[in-house]
Amino acid sequence: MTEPFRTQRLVEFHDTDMAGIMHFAAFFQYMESAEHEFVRSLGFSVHSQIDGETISYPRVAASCDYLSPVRCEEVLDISILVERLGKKSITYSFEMASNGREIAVGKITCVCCRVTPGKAITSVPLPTEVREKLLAFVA
Ligand SMILES: CC(C)(COP(=O)(O)OP(=O)(O)OC[C@H]1O[C@@H](n2cnc3c(N)ncnc32)[C@H](O)[C@@H]1OP(=O)(O)O)[C@@H](O)C(=O)NCCC(=O)NCCSC(=O)c1cc(O)c2ccccc2c1O
Repeated sequence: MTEPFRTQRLVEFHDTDMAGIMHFAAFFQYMESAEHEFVRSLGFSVHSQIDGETISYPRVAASCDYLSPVRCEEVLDISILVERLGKKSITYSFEMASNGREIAVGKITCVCCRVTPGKAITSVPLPTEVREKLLAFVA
């Protein structure tokens, strides 16, 4: 079984709603920040220069299912796997838990793109070095 990348986030007060539970939209920011941390842990960045080109990873799809509420100052354990490693896209899956309780599951798909000032962003194949590092995390 593939071992996921694991990290944690403290649920911040400003991410909770009047019911005292984490707001649904905040989950997307926690997933995004955890994904960026994951990518940094592999030695690359979601926005980098490769062979003289600026390579970035805009998102084309994002979803989250909410299974149990989580409250301010609880610790969220976040596990990330690569659900699909395509030619140009990466679909990450996220499992979020707190004290062993399942909180939410999410998915984000991003596409490898060349960003050139003044031009439309263009999808390009994932760089080989990025693909090779992500292979170890394919579910
Ligand atoms: C991104 C696009 C330019 C891609 O358009 P294109 O026509 O080239 O795409 P294709 O149809 O050829 O597909 C390429 C590739 O993507 C897969 N795919 C496309 N759509 C989906 C989908 N809805 N769900 C799943 N997968 C999809 C498709 O299967 C192909 O995969 P392969 O692996 O098989 O090759 C164009 O779509 C575009 O411009 N979209 C708008 C992007 C956008 O504005 N997104 C919202 C904001 S982005 C954002 O918030 C953001 C967050 C971050 O954390 C970032 C971090 C770092 C850098 C940037 C970030 C960022 O922008």
